[in-house]
Amino acid sequence: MSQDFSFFFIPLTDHHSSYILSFKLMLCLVLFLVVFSFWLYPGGLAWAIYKHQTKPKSAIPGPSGFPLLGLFFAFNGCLTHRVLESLSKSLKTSYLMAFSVGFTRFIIASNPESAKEMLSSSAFADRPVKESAYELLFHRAMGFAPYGEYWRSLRRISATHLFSPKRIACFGESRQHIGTKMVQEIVFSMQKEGFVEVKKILHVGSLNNVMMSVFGKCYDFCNKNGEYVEVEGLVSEGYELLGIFNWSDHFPFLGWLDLQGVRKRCRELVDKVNVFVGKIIEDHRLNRAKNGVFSDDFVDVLLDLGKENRLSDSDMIAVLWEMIFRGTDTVAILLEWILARMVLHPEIQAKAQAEIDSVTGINRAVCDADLPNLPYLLAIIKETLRMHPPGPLLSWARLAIHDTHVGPHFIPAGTTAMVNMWAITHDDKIWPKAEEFKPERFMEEEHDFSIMGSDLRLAPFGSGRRVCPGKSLGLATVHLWFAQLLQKFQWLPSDNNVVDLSECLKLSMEMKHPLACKVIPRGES
Ligand code: HEM
Repeated sequence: MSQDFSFFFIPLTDHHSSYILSFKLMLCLVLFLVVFSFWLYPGGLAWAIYKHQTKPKSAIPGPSGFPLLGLFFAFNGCLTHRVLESLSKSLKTSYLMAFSVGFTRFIIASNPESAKEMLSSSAFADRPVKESAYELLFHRAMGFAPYGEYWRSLRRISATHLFSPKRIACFGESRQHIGTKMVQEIVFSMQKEGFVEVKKILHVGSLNNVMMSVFGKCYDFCNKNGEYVEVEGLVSEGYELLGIFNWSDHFPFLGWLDLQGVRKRCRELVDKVNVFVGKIIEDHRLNRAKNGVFSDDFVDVLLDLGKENRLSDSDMIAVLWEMIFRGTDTVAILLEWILARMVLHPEIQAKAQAEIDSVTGINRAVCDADLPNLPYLLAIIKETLRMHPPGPLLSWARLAIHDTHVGPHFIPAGTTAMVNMWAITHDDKIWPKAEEFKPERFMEEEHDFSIMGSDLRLAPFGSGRRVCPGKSLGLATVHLWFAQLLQKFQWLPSDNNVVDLSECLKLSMEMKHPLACKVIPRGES
């Protein structure tokens, strides 16, 4: 039996259809105005959503960026620090600038005062955990662990057993040995290629150095296969994954799609890291059970922890893995920048070599004990950290744990806070002739200050509660290897490659075009 539904349909007259059309137009206009007003709010969309908490009068100034995306594209390129610096300069917001990336609220300080206030405040002692960091289990390691008892105990343990002056001194000989191996590798490379690409050599040296103090392991420079290739592959993959700007960190509704395949790759990597590091822990256990022989690397330290601090195996893997990961690239990247500067500034190089010679004489190899007598070399390192900080945005951002203020500005809990250290160290008002490479400035009283985090004019290791715990170890390593490489060689441009100082910000700020140069053993020129 058929039913008659015709009474449901009202025939559309011309009058009705024009009514519907104007209704649709009105709806579009309202939607457009809502999006537009949100978008135009200082700092963009993510800040507009919170505008009920930030009275427009005290709203933090900042660019709107693209509708919905905000400053997404600034983070997709490799010069984010420069883009953010020129924005805050042009908007006169160096004290504090707000911006959005998707639904994430950001603030950035490009000024020592606001940077200090932010980094030293306990309100910013947490880190935003990116999906990749979480998937790689780094929330159980020091760098991303939430601010609290677990994080504090990891800092305590590593401060005592890995980063204390005594421990750093203890590994001095091994550092020197690795430096000598690097010298040999450079000679081989010159003989074979006629030039040297230092990046690879510095990377092997740096990885070996961390592997030695953390796992008690050292790999042969020449025999680059087997386990070394494996660990190198794991570190590189982790570096790439953490450096990727992941859409789903800022557009949570895209999370399940895993558009960039980050989650999948992280899970594959974690499986491999678990096997690799798990085996090293097991080998240590077996060795201790069999021989009762305890080496004094960091694995043994963690295995020896008392009941109250004992870590589960998976936490131990996360902690050990992070150390390898954090300690390798920063040191190698900084040294590559330093050597590039030496090639570009032969007069500075000669002055540094004269300083080394005056301390060691002609024949004695430079060692850890000489470092306090090499202040000009340290000044070169500081000037390189100023001009090419490995973490121009201090690597990993901070997160506001609760509502707080920076100066007069209200900052809601959950805001991601960054410091543009690169902008501060390139500010002519703070650093006269900031674009000039002038290590001498650090020999003058005005700039003779600690770079370990107390003075935000130059704080390449961060500052406050989450300041880099490896800063003294990193600096001692760079100082010694730099002295060894300068003592042995004169550094020159290679015939076919100019030194190109273009930057590329991944997880750290690397040379976009790796340094390829020539060396001549000193005394032979
Ligand atoms: C030239 C060498 C290095 C530089 C420039 C550097 C830079 C940094 C920076 C900027 C931070 C963030 C600090 C902050 O948020 O205030 C950091 C954190 C960290 N660094 Fe380094 N670092 C270096 C070497 C090392 C080494 C050798 C290790 C370990 C072997 C290490 C381990 C860590 C860890 C674990 C954190 C996280 C600390 C936390 O969140 O509590 N770093 N580093």
